[in-house]
Amino acid sequence: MGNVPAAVKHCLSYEQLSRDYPWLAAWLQGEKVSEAFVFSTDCNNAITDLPKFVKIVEVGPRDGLQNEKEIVPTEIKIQLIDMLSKTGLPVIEATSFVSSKWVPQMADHTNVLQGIHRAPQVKYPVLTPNLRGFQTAVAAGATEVAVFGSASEMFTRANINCSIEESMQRFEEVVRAAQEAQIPVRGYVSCALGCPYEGDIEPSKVTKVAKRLYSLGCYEISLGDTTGVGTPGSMARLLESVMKEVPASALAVHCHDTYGQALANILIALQMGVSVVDSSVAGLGGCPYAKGASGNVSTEDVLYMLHGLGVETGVDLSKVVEAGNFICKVLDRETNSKVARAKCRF
Ligand SMILES: CC(C)(COP(=O)([O-])OP(=O)([O-])OC[C@H]1O[C@@H](n2cnc3c(N)ncnc32)[C@H](O)[C@@H]1OP(=O)([O-])[O-])[C@@H](O)C(=O)NCCC(=O)NCCSC(=O)C[C@@](C)(O)CC(=O)[O-]
Repeated sequence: MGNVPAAVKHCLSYEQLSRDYPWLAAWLQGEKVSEAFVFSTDCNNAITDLPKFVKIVEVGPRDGLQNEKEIVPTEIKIQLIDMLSKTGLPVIEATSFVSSKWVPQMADHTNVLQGIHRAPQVKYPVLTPNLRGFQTAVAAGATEVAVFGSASEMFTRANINCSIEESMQRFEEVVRAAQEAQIPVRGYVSCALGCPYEGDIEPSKVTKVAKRLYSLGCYEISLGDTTGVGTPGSMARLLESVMKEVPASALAVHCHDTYGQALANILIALQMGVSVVDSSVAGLGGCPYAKGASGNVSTEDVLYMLHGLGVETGVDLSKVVEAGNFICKVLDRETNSKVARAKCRF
């Protein structure tokens, strides 16, 4: 990085850069930079301030497939999860116990959960929007569940047919029942960086919902950029706000890649102390109640970036590429993962 200042000054107005990026100005002048936005280097020119290990939560079999118009056969879903179970992934979100009238693709939840070969080191959470979903999930053998709220009133109505307040009452029932059964509950906050109905969402609204879910007893709060509109700037502002109420160690980021910002958003989140990342094999996905939203960031691309940064995940990238190739072949489509595409060519 030694010759960067000269190159930077040569290419762009130094004054402009200093205005836009105060941390860069401070760094160029050798000052101590605010910890939240440090872009520091070690002697190998590697980016530091990153977690040593990142837990990847694979959401492809649920978030990835839920939006597919053609029903994917149950045995294909099972085969996909079984392939993913052999990659080293620690968490695979398997299905959701929602109304089959609302999301027909997930109607086979019980058969999927009972058909997979569970690897002992892998967790298989499922979505449960209410007590009924929770009870059916437990009867089907679920050992971890997730409730999914949103920071947007309109999205909550469109997605789970109730207000934010009503959703919290439902989640409270789920968490209470889960605690009695010693089942861990994860919490999602959708529309954390924007809503398809309400547009921009204030970080304070997201913080309020995240705090509520955390106080209810959710062990981890996943902040969902449902429509993929976020940028590293809005992600940093969001995390700065949420981290005042929920510790970084209990946060995850769940980025859709609609605007191609997902990896950049993840990187800034990692630099701010987040060490759990949701992603979807082959970049499958989209939410049925967020029109235009593209798939999640692909697991392959996240792994490639993390491993390139020297961050451990315990996941075998080539095996995830294989699983992605398998499901893309079944769906008769090209992968959304740039890394998987590159591997095909070279
Ligand atoms: C939440 C409900 C169930 C409320 O649905 P509702 O219609 O408001 O509920 P209801 O209590 O009035 O019940 C209506 C019918 O659903 C049944 N029902 C009631 N509960 C259940 C259940 N658990 N499982 C199965 N059936 C259920 C209930 O028995 C009844 O059946 P009917 O009498 O009409 O035959 C509904 O709105 C629903 O299923 N919504 C689907 C939401 C969904 O799956 N969205 C996609 C996932 S969220 C997401 O993708 C975002 C995320 C997490 O990925 C993060 C991100 O990307 O940002």
